[in-house]
Amino acid sequence: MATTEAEEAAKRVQYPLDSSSYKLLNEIGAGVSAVVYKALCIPMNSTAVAIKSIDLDRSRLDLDDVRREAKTLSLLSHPNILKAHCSFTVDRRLWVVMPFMAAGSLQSIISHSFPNGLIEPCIAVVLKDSLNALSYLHAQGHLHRDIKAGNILVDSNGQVKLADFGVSASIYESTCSSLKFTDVAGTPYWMAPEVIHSHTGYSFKADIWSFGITALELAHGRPPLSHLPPSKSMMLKITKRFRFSDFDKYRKGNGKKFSKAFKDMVASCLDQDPSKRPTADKLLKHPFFKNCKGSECLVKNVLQGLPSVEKRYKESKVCSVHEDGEKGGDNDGDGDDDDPSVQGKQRRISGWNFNEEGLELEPVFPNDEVKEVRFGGETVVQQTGEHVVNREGMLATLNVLKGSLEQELWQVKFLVSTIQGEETHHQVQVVGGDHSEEQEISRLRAELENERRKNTQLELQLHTCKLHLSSLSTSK
Ligand SMILES: Nc1ncnc2c1ncn2[C@@H]1O[C@H](COP(=O)(O)OP(=O)(O)OP(=O)(O)O)[C@@H](O)[C@H]1O
Repeated sequence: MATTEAEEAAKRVQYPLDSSSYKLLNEIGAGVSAVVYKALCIPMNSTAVAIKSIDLDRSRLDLDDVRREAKTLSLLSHPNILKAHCSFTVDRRLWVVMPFMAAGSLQSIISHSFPNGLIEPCIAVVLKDSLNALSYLHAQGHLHRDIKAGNILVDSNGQVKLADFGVSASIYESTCSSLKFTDVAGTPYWMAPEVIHSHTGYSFKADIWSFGITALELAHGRPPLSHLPPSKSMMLKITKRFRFSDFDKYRKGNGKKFSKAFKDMVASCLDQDPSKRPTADKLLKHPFFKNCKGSECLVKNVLQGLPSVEKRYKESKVCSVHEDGEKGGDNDGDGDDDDPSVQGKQRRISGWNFNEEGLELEPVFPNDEVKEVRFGGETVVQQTGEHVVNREGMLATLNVLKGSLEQELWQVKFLVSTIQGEETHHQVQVVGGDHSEEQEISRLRAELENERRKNTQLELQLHTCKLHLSSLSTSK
């Protein structure tokens, strides 16, 4: 029987809202702008809790949004949704106090003990529980917007809960019309195409795409393209400059076999067209979830013998320190940006197709011809078809270049006229005849000649630049 809001509130125990009531034990995880601790709540019989401490200066979260979201989420209640006990600020940090989920996130489990992914029956348990949470969330008008294994937590008894509503949003509070969002939220590898190209707007189906990517993550041990850095530059790479060599690295896979039902279920989530992706409710009825086992499957095959979340986190930190030491100073993580041997392999990608056979995403390359143009010392990818790559960006760069060339031209002209003026002045003086002055005059003449040559070159460059601009504007 469903409990009423009042009954729920009465059952809820109020956790203390001051940091001194909590004893921090160990770090158990860290995200982009947060650290997660295992802690004890002293006034509550030292109950174990997890505290996510978010650095508000580094986070994209706005405190008012967090408060509003926390209020809305406090009204949600579902066995597969992890609800925070409370949250409060400590200096410039937001502390979110949550139930401690002893096995940590699926991401921390697979990265430590299942680098090639989980077995299919366990994937089904995790996905079905997460889908139950998602279906409830969507029915309440909420988008999660950050579905991934790192946000699916497991308790010691195999209970699965969807967590981290940091970027979640209520469709009813959206200021956008037609129940669509346009802000880019979430984590790049899991983001739906319509979220990346956010001008088209996105809605519930963006969560379904991320759910499909999470299924691949649980199956392969990592999401597609995770060998690329998760930054904006990665977004550029996957949409415009993804390399064949990188794709080949990813294609190798791990030789695991998956059922037809699983591949079909994932394929339906990863349809390029959001309207063709199933709703969470419909997905729950997919044959893949028909004979799904219970949490005991996770206890037996995943949790048994698994080191504690704090131990796993400690080990992962040691490993990453070693790896960083070995890698050296590579800025974006892929290490070969400046390698001329790979520059020729760059090609733009217009979308992604799910390859059911290989259980992976495959890039879709546009048919039209792509040519590389060298301009201002940079290689610009130019396309002859209808989707010209980042035309606005290129026009902006050319305009800046044109501006700076005009300025330089003006400076050279000024210099030339100044020197010409000095030359006349010197000619007047030379009447008296002085050897050192003659030398000075020929030096100035040489300088003047030099500046004239430069001037001609700049005028030529400016002319080329103008031609480029007008050809781009007319083709637009
Ligand atoms: N309530 C919890 N109980 C137990 N472990 C937790 C809990 N919350 C988080 N963790 C652990 O801390 C790790 C980091 O959590 P966090 O939510 O900061 O990471 P993330 O979701 O991977 O990163 P981000 O949200 O910044 O993208 C998780 O992977 C998980 O192992």
